[in-house]
Amino acid sequence: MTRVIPPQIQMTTKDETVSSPPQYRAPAPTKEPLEYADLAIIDLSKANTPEARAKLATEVTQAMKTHGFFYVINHGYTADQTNDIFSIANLTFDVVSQSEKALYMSKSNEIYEGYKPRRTWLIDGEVQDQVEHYNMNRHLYDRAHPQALRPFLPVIEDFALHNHHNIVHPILRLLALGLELPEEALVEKHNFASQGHTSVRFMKYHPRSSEEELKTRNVWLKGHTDFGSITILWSQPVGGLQILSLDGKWRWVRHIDNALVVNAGDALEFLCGGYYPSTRHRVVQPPADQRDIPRLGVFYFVMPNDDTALAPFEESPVLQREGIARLCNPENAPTMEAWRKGRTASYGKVELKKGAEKGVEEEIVNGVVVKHYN
Ligand SMILES: O=C(O)CCC(=O)C(=O)O
Ligand SMILES: [Fe+2]
Repeated sequence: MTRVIPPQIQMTTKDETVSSPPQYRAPAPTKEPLEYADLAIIDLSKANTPEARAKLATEVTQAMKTHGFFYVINHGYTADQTNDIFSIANLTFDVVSQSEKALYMSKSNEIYEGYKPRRTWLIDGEVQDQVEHYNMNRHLYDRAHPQALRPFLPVIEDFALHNHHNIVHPILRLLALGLELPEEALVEKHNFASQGHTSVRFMKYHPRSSEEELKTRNVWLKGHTDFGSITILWSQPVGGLQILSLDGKWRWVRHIDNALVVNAGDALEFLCGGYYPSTRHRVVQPPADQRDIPRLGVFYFVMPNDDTALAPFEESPVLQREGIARLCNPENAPTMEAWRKGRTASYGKVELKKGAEKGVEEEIVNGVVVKHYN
């Protein structure tokens, strides 16, 4: 990988070109027999004619209504490009010193920006998380980044643009078709250039002590829904992600090389009147043969433009036929900005109340009940 450094980051290095990041070697997939969710695989390379998109839209709608999760393959990034991104993600945690990390931590509890150190979320009782993350708004150059990352900002920017235009927009078109809306109905609410917090996030889960495992019953990240519209999870081999199926059982998500795992979040549920429910998932301790390995994740968390009112598309013929599940009165619909700030500020920080359903805890954000699943 040899890239010319654009002018805005030349002050960070004297070199004219950058070399590859230290290569991250992905661990071997688990061999443990696990109960996996049977998720549809959507071939995005087929989405180039109206007929093919209509067919894919049916597949995506079906997947969203059954599991709320699906895989995407042929998304346009080669295995080498994907590995470069994981390599950059890894150096974000392993090469940057603790003191430099402290300089790039979020200054506000309403926003994920920069580093989130370990032990900031309550998992169960007094046990806190062992997850580090580094969140980057897609407008990468609006903020400063640690020295070790700077040579690779052009690669990360290409990654954000690729996710946005070549993966997220095509998926949003299929979701709009599923509601019999104009193809651009959701795309228009997800501009790359607009104000908003669609972000690239790197995450590293560190193995925990047996005492922490015992106290949390192996839960690393409590059952939750994501608060944006969709999440693009770049599949990686260390198991742990589980989804709550319609029959009430948690099932594992299998790794597929260079595939994406896509799920719906709250904002999509709001906009689509419950037709695509935001999906419940969690992270648990990896299977026995992967227990000592840190778990590295790469994500593109997608949210509508900040000024979008999270109210349903009343004009959708599908919603008119099937009915709209409202999370709040249309006149009280939160904007995306209010929703993401409210959810971020309370996540892992407020005391949850016991909910009506078994194993469910609740909190209220912007007048709407948010559920957490154990
Ligand atoms: O690490 C994973 O596989 C999922 C993480 C997740 O659900 C989240 O960060 O919202
Ligand atoms: Fe999530």
